[in-house]
Amino acid sequence: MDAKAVVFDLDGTLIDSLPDLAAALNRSLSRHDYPPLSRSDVGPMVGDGAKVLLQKGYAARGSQPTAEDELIFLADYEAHVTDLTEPYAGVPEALARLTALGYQLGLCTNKPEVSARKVLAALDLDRFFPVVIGGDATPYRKPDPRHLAAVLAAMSIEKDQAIMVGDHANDMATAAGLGVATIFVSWGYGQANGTITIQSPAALVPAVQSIFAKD
Ligand SMILES: O=C(O)COP(=O)(O)O
Ligand SMILES: [Mg+2]
Repeated sequence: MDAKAVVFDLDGTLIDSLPDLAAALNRSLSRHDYPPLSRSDVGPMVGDGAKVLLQKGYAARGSQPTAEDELIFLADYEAHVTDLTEPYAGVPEALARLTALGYQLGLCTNKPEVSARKVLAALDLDRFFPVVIGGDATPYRKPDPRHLAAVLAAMSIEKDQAIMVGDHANDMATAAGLGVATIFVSWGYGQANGTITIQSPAALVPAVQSIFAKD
């Protein structure tokens, strides 16, 4: 068979990183004596990368971060990226199954790439992903289709042989811009519709197989 690829989003799709993102954001806000935000406040702010998260968090407190806040936040989050973060139950098994079936896996995340690689390694997920492109690694990030195009180019995969899996409208938009099929996962932080929507990681492998069966 032609090489086929499944490209994943990270935050809210493979890993539940919201506890560490919210904790780092609250540590930053506390430097200015702003009250903390709850995880349910922070969830909808995740999806456009760490800098936008910081801006949205400060905006919720009627403020905006300085350049120094940004530097401290990025370094602090990177240092604590796996304190509370875990893969969603069933995700490692689904990735192992997709790999065993011969699919190539890639990662297209708006998370800063150093933090993304660090969390993947700490959670033993890096073995599945030879290609990882973070939101600060190219001039483009999701929803710009060129972010996903860069991942597919690095994998030598044609766009009609790929599926994008994500939890956010940005993931669906980056794929739609290239005409790539999508799987929307409902357990993350965003709301959108994909070619297929799934409710649990156990549904991932059958969803991938059903999309590729239509070729
Ligand atoms: O960190 C973010 O804001 C989003 O990261 P994601 O693209 O992996 O969901
Ligand atoms: Mg996400």
